[in-house]
Formats: sequence, C-alpha cells, structure tokens
Amino acid sequence: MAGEAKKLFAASEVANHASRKDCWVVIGGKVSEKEIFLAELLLVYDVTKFLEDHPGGEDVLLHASGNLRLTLTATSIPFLLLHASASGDATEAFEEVGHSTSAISMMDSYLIGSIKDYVPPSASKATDPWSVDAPPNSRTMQGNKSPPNPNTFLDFLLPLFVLGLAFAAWYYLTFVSKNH
Ligand code: HEM
Repeated sequence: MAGEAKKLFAASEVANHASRKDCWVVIGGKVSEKEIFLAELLLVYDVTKFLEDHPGGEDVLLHASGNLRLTLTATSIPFLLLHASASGDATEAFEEVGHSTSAISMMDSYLIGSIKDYVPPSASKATDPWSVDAPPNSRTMQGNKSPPNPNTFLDFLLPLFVLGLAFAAWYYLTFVSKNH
C-alpha cells in the first residue's frame, strides 16, 4: 500500500470491521515525508489477511479491533482549541508487546488510511514541519500532503465572532437604547 493515496475514516466506521473476515486495527503513528516529521495520526491497518500469520495470534488482533472512540474536548478559552482524544485504539497494546523493528516495517503493507478528526494533544508541536525529531523507525505514510490541523480556521474565526458580538452589544446599549 505504501505510496498509494490513503483514506480518511470516521471513528464509527472502524467498528464495522471487527471480525475474522474483515479486521481493522487502529494504532497511533508518526507521519513523515522525506524524513520531515509532520504529524501524529491514528493509523488504520487492515490486518484481515495477516490474522492467521500474526505471531501473537489472531485473537489479540480481533480483541483490539472495533473499540475506537473519539472524545471532543475544548482545551483553551477564548481560542477554543478542540482536542479529539482517542480511546479503545490498539496503540498501547501494540507498544506494550515491544514489537521488533521488523514487525514495525511490516505494518506499512497493511496500512489503509487514518482516522479523520483526530487531533493529538501535541498537535501544535506536531504540525510544525520543521520539528525534525522523529525517531528513525517512525511509521510513515507517504503521499499524504493535506494540512494536518483542521481547526486552524475555526480557531481564528471564533474569537473574532465573539469580539464582534461584544462590540454590537456595547454599541446597542450605548447609542441605540439611550435614544428610545
Ligand atoms: C499491523 C499490525 C501488527 C503487525 C504487523 C504485528 C506483527 C507482529 C510480529 C512480526 C510479531 C513477532 C514478534 C516481533 O517481531 O516483534 C508480533 C508479535 C506479537 N504481537 Fe503483533 N503485530 C501487529 C499488531 C498487534 C497488535 C494490535 C497487538 C495487540 C493488541 C499485537 C500483539 C502481539 C503479541 C502479543 C505478540 C507476541 C509477542 C511475544 O510472543 O512475545 N500485535 N506481532
């Protein structure tokens, strides 16, 4: 799959792929392009064809699939940065096993896309294309050139909107209502 266009999946969509005939797991990974660290994503792997061959057994993969939840929380006011945290993904279980580098390099062939709307806690740092501190074996998703932070426009407009409202209220109370 490496090099091909990858898809964005809704968290709810992943739940429909949690059986022996169709099994997806979601594991967090760092995305880079030409060794430049771009963003942390929740990567989606279709491991259906790998179930029987997985050295850790198929049950762990089946158990790890289908539980993903995204929770949206506002983290800072007045800029209202939305942070979508994930639970039920297989990242922790995958890392606890201490998979070898050869296991990690196998993953690319099962990669089918990433979870849309996920915003990692470190988004501001992670979206800086000049932060090049990616570990050498970070899992990559080539061909993903879209801007990683979907909230930037909203972050800018919301405070402006609130300021506009406050000004309108002040104008009305000071000039309009006094004339009646
Ligand atoms: C695309 C995803 C995955 C790939 C390609 C993969 C690959 C492998 C490979 C090659 C091994 C052999 C040991 C090694 O080389 O590290 C292994 C072992 C194992 N994996 Fe995975 N794995 C994947 C996902 C997962 C997930 C999501 C879990 C847990 C939820 C898991 C649990 C295990 C366990 C328990 C072992 C056995 C470790 C041992 O015997 O010491 N794996 N995996």
